[in-house]
Order: sequence, then structure tokens, then C-alpha cells
Amino acid sequence: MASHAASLPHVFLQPEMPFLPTLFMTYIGTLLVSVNPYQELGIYTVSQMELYQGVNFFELPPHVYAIADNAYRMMCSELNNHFILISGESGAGKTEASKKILQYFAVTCPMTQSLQIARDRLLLSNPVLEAFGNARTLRNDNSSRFGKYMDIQFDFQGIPVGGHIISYLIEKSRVVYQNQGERNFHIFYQLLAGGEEERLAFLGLERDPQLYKYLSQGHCAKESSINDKNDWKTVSSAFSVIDFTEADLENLFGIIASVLHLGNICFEEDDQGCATIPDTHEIKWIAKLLGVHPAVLLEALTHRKIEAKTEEDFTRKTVIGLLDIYGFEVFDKNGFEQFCINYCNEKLQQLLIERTLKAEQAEYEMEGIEWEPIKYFNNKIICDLVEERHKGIISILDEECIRPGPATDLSFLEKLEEKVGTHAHFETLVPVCSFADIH
Ligand SMILES: Nc1ncnc2c1ncn2[C@@H]1O[C@H](COP(=O)(O)OP(=O)(O)OP(=O)(O)O)[C@@H](O)[C@H]1O
Repeated sequence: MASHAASLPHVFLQPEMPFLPTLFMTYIGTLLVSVNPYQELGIYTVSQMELYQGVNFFELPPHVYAIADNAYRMMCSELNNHFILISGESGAGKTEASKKILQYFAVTCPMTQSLQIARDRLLLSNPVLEAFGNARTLRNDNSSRFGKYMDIQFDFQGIPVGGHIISYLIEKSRVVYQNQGERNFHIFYQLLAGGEEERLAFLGLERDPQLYKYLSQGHCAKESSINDKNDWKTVSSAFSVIDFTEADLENLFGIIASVLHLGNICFEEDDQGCATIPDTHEIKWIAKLLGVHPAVLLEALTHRKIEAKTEEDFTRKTVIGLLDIYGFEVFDKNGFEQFCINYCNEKLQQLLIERTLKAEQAEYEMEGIEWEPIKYFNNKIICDLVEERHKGIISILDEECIRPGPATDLSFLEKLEEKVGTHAHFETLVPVCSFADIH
């Protein structure tokens, strides 16, 4: 109903906190707009869940539970798939909201004894995913550095029978580089802070994160707001619920430890300008943990393989060539990842415009309700710039990748300037030099 969309933000009064109005949630149509309150407000309790269960969407003040309940009931009555899309800038509260929704289903859906295992797995996969995919950033101490797609499957009676969690676009570059004030993924610090003595000894690791280059670049390895030791306990017990065996864990932490050892390798330049690794201490650990021969590993790190049609040629890596692996390539990829993330957000904005602004305004017109048109920027022009067939940035990139001859950042940039340079929303910073020029 259109009238609901025009309603003012609801003042959500808690009986036990009479003067604490939570003006942080409101609706636009059936879309919930939520501002991060950054404080525990006691509104995520079992009694609140019961309150929202089976109640008409607009009868109670806006809540993430109303969204969850509405989706569930619509699914049961229409017998089709429903999705809840959570979007917002970093630190907006998306992860917390998704956890609240999962908890809501876990508590309110009909459950059989045997299905409790599936439920626990779904809930406990979160701490593990967060350990490997979340990190402290300047905006959020527990920032998800990956996209998450979760689905819960229900049977015809509305009983949850299973689910999937798919993660995508993880920010890999964070493993080797962190900005000032930021950390690597939590798991590295958790392992050092909480890992058992024998495990650390087996992995060749020390407790102090400052000893590892990949953990200390941001100068905030130890952060008072994060309790790595406690979090390790949660993650460890979650591992057993989601069926990780001791052998799985050995392999997993072997890889984690190898990354830390890899970061501490010191490359030097010999007389011919080639890279060498004089101190092979770390090499020995990595070789042991990954199950490879140290000499093979050493060669892989100091030589590069060029495949020229049928011939394979091994040349010594120059120090600048190594930068390619540990620095430049990473920045380069990071730029593309960011481009994909930005494009995804532009598409979500389109969805929002279609589902809320346009749909609501069309409904007002249909019902003859007087209203003042709200001006908004329609970002379709930006989506077109990226995705238009034969003309958009993705098509140009595609063309640049398959055409004969060397394709570099600079040649791609020139193509962009030529094809979309005059577009009102296209802007570039001309690089001082291209990465390709460095090689
Ligand atoms: N509903 C809430 N009530 C109280 N505190 C909250 C709520 N939502 C979020 N917070 C606080 O804000 C922090 C950041 O929220 P969250 O991690 O959910 O953001 P996000 O949108 O997932 O960020 P990112 O995109 O960086 O992963 C949380 O760690 C928590 O301290």
C-alpha cells in the first residue's frame, strides 16, 4: 500500500528503555532502511522474534525480523523462491543483519531433531568464514572482505532442510599488503594468539605477530577491540561442528603458516641482477608444510617459466620481476576487483530504483494519491557505460584482451579514451607509467 511508503520513521520504544527511541529503522515500501546504531539495544531477543512471527508486515515497527518473517511466509504460501538482499557501505551493518536473519530462522522455523545439525552447521560456518574472510579496516574492525551468498532450503512444510554458503570476490591482495591501521585476515592473528603450543611448533611459528611482515605492515597487529585468543576458541569449536578432521586442519594451517613464512623471505640481487634467497630458513619450513622439495621451491621462487609455443625456457627472475608477484600484479588485480565490486553496486542501485522509487511512484499515480515527485539520480547511464554491448568498458576490455599484439594498461586506457572518453561520467587519471612499462 502506498500510504505505508509515505510513513515517517517509526519510533521504536522499548518497554525496558522508555526514552531510547530507535530511529534507526524505517521502511520504503517493503524495503527496510537501517542505520547502524553502534550499540546493543536489546531488540534481538527471542521474545522480539516471537512478537514478529506471523504478524502482518506493517503492523509492527520496522525490524529485520519483519523482513525475515515476511519472506518466509510468502515462500510458504506462494511456494516459490524468495531472496533477501542486504546492501550498504562498509560498516553499515550488513553482516550483523544477515546473522540476525539466520538466527530468526533458526529459532522460529519448525525443526526436527535431525535437522538441528544442519542448522548448527549453517550458524557455525559464520565464525569460520569471518576468520578467513574478515579483517580490521579503518571503517570496521570486522569488515567482510568478500561477498557472501547464502541460501536456506525448506521442504514443503516450511522446515529448513539444508543450505549453501557461497563466497566470492575475496580481497586476496590483503594477504600480502595492508594499509596503515588495517590488519590481515583475522585467522592469522587468531592462530598465533590461541593456537596450541604443539601446533605452532609444528608450523614453525612464533606467537608474536610483529615477527611477520604480512601481519605488521598496518602497525596494528594487536588491537584492543579484538580478542584473537577468544575468537580462536570459537573458530576451533566451529571447525569440529562443520566436520573438519585433524588432517584437514593440519593441511589448512600448513597453508596459513606457509603464507607467513613466504612473507618473511628476503630476496637479494646477485652480481647479474638476478634474484637470490641467501637465507633458506623460511624455504625449509614452507617446503615441509606444503610437501615439496626445498630445491624445487627455491627454483620456483627465483626463476620464471616462459612458455613460447613448444619451447619452455627457464630464465632467472630479476628482482623487479619478483615485484610483479608481490606487489604490482596484486595492485593491478585489486583495481579490477574494485571495478567489479563497483559495477555490482551500480546494478544493485538500479534494482533499488526499479523496486522502490519507480514502483512506489507508479502506485501513487495509479491510486490517484497526491505526491511531490522526488528527484533522484538514475544511474542507468553508468551501468550502460560499463556494460553496453560493443560500446561499454567491459566490451572494450574484452576486445583488448583478444586482439593480436601486446595489450597493456596503457593501450587499454588509450582505447577507453578513444571510445568513451567524452562520456559525461568517464574520468581517468593518466598513469605516470604503466606496470607493463616496468618489466
Ligand atoms: N544492528 C546492530 N546493532 C548494534 N551494533 C551493530 C548493528 N549492526 C552493526 N553493528 C556494529 O557495527 C559493526 C559493523 O557492522 P557489520 O560488520 O555488520 O558491517 P558491514 O556492513 O557488514 O561491513 P563490511 O561491508 O565492512 O563487512 C559491528 O561489528 C557491530 O559492532
